[in-house]
Amino acid sequence: MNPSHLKELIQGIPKTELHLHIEGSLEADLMFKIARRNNIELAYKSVEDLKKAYKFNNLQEFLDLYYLGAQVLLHEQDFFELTYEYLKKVHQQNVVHVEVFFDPQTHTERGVPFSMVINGIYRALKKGEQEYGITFKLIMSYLRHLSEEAAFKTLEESLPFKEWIDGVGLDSSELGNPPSKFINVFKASAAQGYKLVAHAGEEGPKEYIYEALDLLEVIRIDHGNRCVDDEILVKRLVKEQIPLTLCPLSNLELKVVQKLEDHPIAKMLDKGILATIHSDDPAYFGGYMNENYYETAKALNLSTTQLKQLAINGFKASWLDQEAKEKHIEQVKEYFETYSTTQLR
Ligand code: HPA
Ligand SMILES: [Zn+2]
Repeated sequence: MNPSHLKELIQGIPKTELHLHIEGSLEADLMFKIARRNNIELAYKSVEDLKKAYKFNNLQEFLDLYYLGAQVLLHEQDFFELTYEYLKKVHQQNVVHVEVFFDPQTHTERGVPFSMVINGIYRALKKGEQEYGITFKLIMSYLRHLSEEAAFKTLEESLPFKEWIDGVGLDSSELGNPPSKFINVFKASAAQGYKLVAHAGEEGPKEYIYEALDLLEVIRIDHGNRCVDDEILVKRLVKEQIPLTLCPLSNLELKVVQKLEDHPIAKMLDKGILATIHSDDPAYFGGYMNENYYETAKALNLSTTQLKQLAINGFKASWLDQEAKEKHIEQVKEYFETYSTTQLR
């Protein structure tokens, strides 16, 4: 398929984003705008200067810049704008449902109250739902480079906002911070009714995926690339239909894969894994949902059947209720049917 046809096809697919760190959607120009408003001096002179630093050899190099960027966020309005700008963008890409991560500790550690962070994010999500019809879930992520005790404190702080939070996740520096470090706080989070997910097998080994499943009892794995090292694990993921939320451009930028042609997602689909495509930190990795679909489709020469499967998997893997899932999946199928008949004309 030629590039403009492929782009048009991808644009029209109703999509869901399940792996998105809201702090990672902070575009450089918005970072500068908020920094100016908050009288914060950035270490970079201009947007261009900052963007030149967006070259990473690994996860940690990215995280250092990501945490630095997040320091401009001080007020409810900042979190509102960050989230609303993201929704505006993905609405243009025909994303109809989002499940958004936020990292409370990135802000509470700097003295920004939990309430301020979540009020801004939630208000924007509600506005996006009203204006664009984008439905949403909110996932609070614990920072794994910090202690389990610190995660417990965050869990406590979240409780007044329990109604707004659908799940908890685990992100930040993976190597040396295995899921086993957070067994107790994940148990306590589940007891509060939160759904559980964790980043595992991005840079860390396949053993971290086992730990996330067996010790934390997560229902979805974020990334999970390393499962391909273990046939038994692959079989289990297929049998239990545990979703993997993959982020190809993130993997490329953080050198999890050396080139997109090496990305395992096509093989995962072949094996029957419930693999999905997302953007992770789009402001830093050079692409939102459409760009992730497009670059992956191009590099791996994905068929329309595979693209359809990826879009369906996104809704299957989501936390929408059964009726909403079925409605969206039906729309994906109809879209591809219409597309193939127009192609035949
Ligand atoms: O890709 C990621 N991996 C781990 N932690 C993160 N926090 C934001 N993005 C990421
Ligand atoms: Zn992530």
